[in-house]
Amino acid sequence: MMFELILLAPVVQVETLSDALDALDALSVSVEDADAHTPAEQALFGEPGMPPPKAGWERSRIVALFATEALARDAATLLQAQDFFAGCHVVAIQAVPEQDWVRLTQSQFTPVEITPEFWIVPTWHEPPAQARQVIRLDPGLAFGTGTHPTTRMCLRWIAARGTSGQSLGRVLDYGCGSGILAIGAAKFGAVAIDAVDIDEAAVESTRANAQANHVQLQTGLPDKAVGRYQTVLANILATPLRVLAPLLCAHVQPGGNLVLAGILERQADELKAAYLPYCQLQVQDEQEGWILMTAQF
Ligand SMILES: C[S@@+](CC[C@H](N)C(=O)[O-])C[C@H]1O[C@@H](n2cnc3c(N)ncnc32)[C@H](O)[C@@H]1O
Repeated sequence: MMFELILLAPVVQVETLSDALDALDALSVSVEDADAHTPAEQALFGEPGMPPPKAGWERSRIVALFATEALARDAATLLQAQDFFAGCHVVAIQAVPEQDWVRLTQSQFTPVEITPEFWIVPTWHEPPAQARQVIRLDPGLAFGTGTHPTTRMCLRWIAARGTSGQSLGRVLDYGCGSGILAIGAAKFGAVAIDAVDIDEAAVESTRANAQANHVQLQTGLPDKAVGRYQTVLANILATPLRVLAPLLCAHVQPGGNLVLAGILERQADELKAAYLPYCQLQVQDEQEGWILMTAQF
């Protein structure tokens, strides 16, 4: 049985308290917004390229995990005697029931249905009986486990194209993350696939996932994208997609398709306008407030 010490602290004290808890043998320290799920909740992240709305929460809840109750109590007593603890409070010291953490984490990632025949399946699960196409993928550092609606819509587009007898041809996956779209394209008959990302970790992850799925991809940084492609897929976000408009459109061959995701419903018009010099984007799909936009060249 482990014990957690729960503290409330103003944002200016969080770093000092976290360092002190580390020094007092806390096994882990996590910090969350004490006002989460209330009207006072604050977002900490902005869109990429935009500054975050705030550097920290007004009131933070700090949870430190200790191996024994005595260690948790000693840490609380020591902290309460420090000057920097002014304005902070000990909320509770409580037992944490034993968990099988690996099993708990794994149970949160179950197979994801893209279509009744096409599934994303973690390696610790058997594929569902009706699955005809399967991507094996475990959660990792790079974005793209199939659980996000933007990824699912792109995969659904790929599957629809692949099963309708229309060739995906040469494919570019721009902003490949885990490589899930590129791997999906390979499963649905794409002939030559380039998967690129500005993040080296994503490139590495794509390489490993392609190997695990026995598919051939060329992967690398964005300068690996060369020439024109029948299919260009980019699931990024509206702001970078606007900036990338000329570059992405220059990679689509005549008669080819551009498929964009990472766009919110209310951003449809600004994306249409940004791409108008090159093509006519249409809303092709919608899931949970996100849209998929496509254009034929
Ligand atoms: C939302 S993830 C999508 C991952 C995957 N393609 C999917 O559909 O799940 C966006 C990826 O785009 C990459 N990215 C962001 N800006 C980029 C840019 N300007 N050029 C290339 N890649 C970019 C990020 O590093 C990230 O891996």
